[in-house]
Amino acid sequence: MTANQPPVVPGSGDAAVQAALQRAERTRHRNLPQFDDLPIPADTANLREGPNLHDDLLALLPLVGVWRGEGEVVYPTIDGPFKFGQQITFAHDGRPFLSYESRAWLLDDEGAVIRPAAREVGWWRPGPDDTLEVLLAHATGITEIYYGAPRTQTSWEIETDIVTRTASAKEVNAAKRLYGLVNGVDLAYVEERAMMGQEMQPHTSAYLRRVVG
Ligand code: HEM
Repeated sequence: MTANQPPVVPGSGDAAVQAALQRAERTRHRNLPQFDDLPIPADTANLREGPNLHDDLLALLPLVGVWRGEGEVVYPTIDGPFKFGQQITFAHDGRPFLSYESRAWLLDDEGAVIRPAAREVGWWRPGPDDTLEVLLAHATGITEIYYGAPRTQTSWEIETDIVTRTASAKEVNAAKRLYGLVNGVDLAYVEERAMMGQEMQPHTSAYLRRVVG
């Protein structure tokens, strides 16, 4: 710490912000793996590199990056709660949408990896009047179209309009997600789902820290 930084009180919001600033020193030069021979702009998850962020994405700007952390999964039809690890990537190629990818893995009580879990990919598309369109495709045979909006400058809420599923997929009917920055720097979300004949209720939540950007 340099002389002109304020003292950090352990366990306080200040401490969290200071810790995040120190992490930022490690993440600010990192980006997604890049091909050096792609004839079009590559995806960047680091706002300091690659094409400029499209003006239409300003409301989503804080999300751009790669985030990694831990969460908890629950549902009345399954055992648990279980802990999981997760990495989420929000990237852009200069056009007015974000590419999105999430990978998750189940963890035991000691934090050791049990096995890979949910994967989803998609697109976050800002619409007119602060609306948000989100398309997700899940490896389990489910696709979803969400609509939503920013709730504040650092939180975003989306809810499914349509869920479709392949013949072999489990019954999933609807979902809602709330993403938000915590202490202005970390990314947390909660997700509720209506599936397997159940009412809308929590399935996953996680707290993620920036690892790129
Ligand atoms: C971080 C993301 C997620 C994690 C870690 C996760 C984890 C789990 C776990 C551990 C189970 C119990 C069965 C098993 O061991 O596989 C489960 C069940 C299930 N999850 Fe998730 N899940 C995630 C996201 C999702 C999403 C995005 C959907 C829907 C698109 C979904 C739909 C389901 C369904 C339908 C079941 C089956 C429930 C049942 O058989 O009664 N999950 N999930």
